[in-house]
Amino acid sequence: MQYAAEIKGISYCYPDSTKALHQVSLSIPEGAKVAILGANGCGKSTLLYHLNGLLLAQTGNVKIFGSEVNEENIQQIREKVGFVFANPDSQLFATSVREDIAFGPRNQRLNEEEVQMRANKAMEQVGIKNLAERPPQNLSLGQKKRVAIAGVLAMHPDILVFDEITVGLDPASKRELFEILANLEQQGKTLIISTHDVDLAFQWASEIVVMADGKICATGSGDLLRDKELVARTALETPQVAEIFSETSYRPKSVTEAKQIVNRLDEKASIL
Ligand SMILES: Nc1ncnc2c1ncn2[C@@H]1O[C@H](COP(=O)(O)OP(=O)(O)OP(=O)(O)O)[C@@H](O)[C@H]1O
Repeated sequence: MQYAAEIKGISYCYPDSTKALHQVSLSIPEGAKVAILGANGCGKSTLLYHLNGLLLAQTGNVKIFGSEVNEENIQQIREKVGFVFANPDSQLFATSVREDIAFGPRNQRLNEEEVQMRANKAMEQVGIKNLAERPPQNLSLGQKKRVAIAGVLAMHPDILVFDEITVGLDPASKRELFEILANLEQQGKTLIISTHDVDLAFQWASEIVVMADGKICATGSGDLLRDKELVARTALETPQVAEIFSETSYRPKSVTEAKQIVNRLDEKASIL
């Protein structure tokens, strides 16, 4: 089986000798929705940076659709793997929002008509057409984040990585972002996020990856987060939907499923 991303035995030590990753291996199937969870400093960003060559493996290797990431193919890898930084200031530099979003497709040497078409479509997707001529540096954090996401969407990557996906977004912007993700999912894209929001990860992800101290402690479905020992050991918390039903035999995956269970119980109680 060819994976969208295959990480084998990578370790990473920063120049100041901080050991951030120890022998990490992870295989991500095409079309998966992966959420990486773990305490501050456990290595989530460092791991994600390896997916598009922002960091190169010091030991082990990273393959994207079967191609090993190295200095020679970084450009091709970055066309396949779009990366949205936790802090959008890290990726916004042009004089206008439109120019910022156009930068990626222009770099792919697409003709100007296609570049503008992609920039317009991406701005429309994230609802920032009204900001097209503004300098990105002057925007609010949430607006900047949308510009950064539009810049990645305009490149048409197969894999999208969102580091600390919801940081700085208000509830409505979060919902809109996850609508965009649902649309990308339907297009068969592989989506990888890091987050501290266990509720979001529980409800959204097809695969959860739990990290601690530069290592992967567990991978699996959202049910992993019902494991109280794992949750306590990795400084996470049980998702609220799981916690509320933890003493029962019900296993709702989402608030919607939980509501359906409560409604059914309510109906039963009113009959009795
Ligand atoms: N540029 C750097 N130089 C030295 N050490 C670094 C650097 N960047 C990160 N680290 C260290 O590497 C380890 C992993 O950091 P990383 O940012 O990957 O964690 P994280 O899980 O993404 O954290 P958070 O949830 O706080 O964003 C930490 O100990 C951190 O201090």
